[in-house]
Amino acid sequence: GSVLTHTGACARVSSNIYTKDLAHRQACTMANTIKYLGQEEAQHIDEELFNEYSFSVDQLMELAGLSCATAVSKGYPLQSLLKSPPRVLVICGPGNNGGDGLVCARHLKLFGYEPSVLYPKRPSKQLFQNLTTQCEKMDISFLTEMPEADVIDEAYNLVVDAIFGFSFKGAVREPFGGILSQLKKITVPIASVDIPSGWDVEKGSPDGIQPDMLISLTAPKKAANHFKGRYHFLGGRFVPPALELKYQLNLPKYPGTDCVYQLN
Ligand SMILES: NC(=O)C1=CN([C@@H]2O[C@H](COP(=O)(O)OP(=O)(O)OC[C@H]3O[C@@H](n4cnc5c(N)ncnc54)[C@H](OP(=O)(O)O)[C@@H]3O)[C@@H](O)[C@H]2O)[C@@H](O)CC1
Ligand SMILES: [K+]
Repeated sequence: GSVLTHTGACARVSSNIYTKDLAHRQACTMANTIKYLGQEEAQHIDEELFNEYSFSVDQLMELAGLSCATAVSKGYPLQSLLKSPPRVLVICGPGNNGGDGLVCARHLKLFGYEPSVLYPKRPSKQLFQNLTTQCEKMDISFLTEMPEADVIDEAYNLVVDAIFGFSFKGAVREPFGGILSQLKKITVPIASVDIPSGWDVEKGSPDGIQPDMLISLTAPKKAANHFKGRYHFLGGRFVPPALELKYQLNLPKYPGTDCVYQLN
């Protein structure tokens, strides 16, 4: 699929099993274009969800991580994987994007995948300790170091990139520089949570990793305009209508009870 640009950014709401051309044309009228968020706007919405709408981080992270695991299972169904056992490498960063990754790993395990987690920089907050314990108690293994690219290609079916989200800024600091350079060399697909890690949140990064799947949470960030992979999903079906209206997010209607929406 592709991303069309009208006066503003517009995700092509088509090539989805639920929509046809007519729906696409309707969705691409200005009234229905999904907003692509700048970095500050994404952070404002995040703060508002917690401070004004009284959600806890745990709640939204659970729904975000579940969305990611669901999108992975739609793009890379168990029966389609070339390597058995169905191993998936989940790489988690030091912020909430990494927390989404831990939740995603737990749900992937429940869905029948065999996730392993690399979590090199662990914050001391109770939330992240709890998410780590939950994974350990579900027999999800934690790697002690980043495997080389050829080892990843040999052992894993795909990599979930939960390293950095919308708060990423500046030059990448270690150990993540080394991790991202291995990810640039792998041939198995990368599924990026919210933003392809290392990309400028608004401008993207032509020399960065090139994920095959992007799961945009709440609403896509401007960097998603530069996404060239096969699958773009929207997840995080937790936005109250009043908040959606205030920020004019123009989110598509999620099908039925699904927690993800395929944008292209
Ligand atoms: N409301 C929502 O939409 C929801 C959002 N959610 C999720 O939260 C994500 C945003 O999380 P976030 O704000 O915690 O920050 P995130 O992007 O994970 O990374 C920050 C960390 O990275 C680090 N770091 C930064 N720059 C760096 C660099 N150059 N090089 C190296 N390190 C660098 C920085 O570390 P430090 O500055 O401490 O060294 C900090 O610890 C969002 O994308 C979505 O996935 C959901 O969970 C729930 C609902
Ligand atoms: K990411």
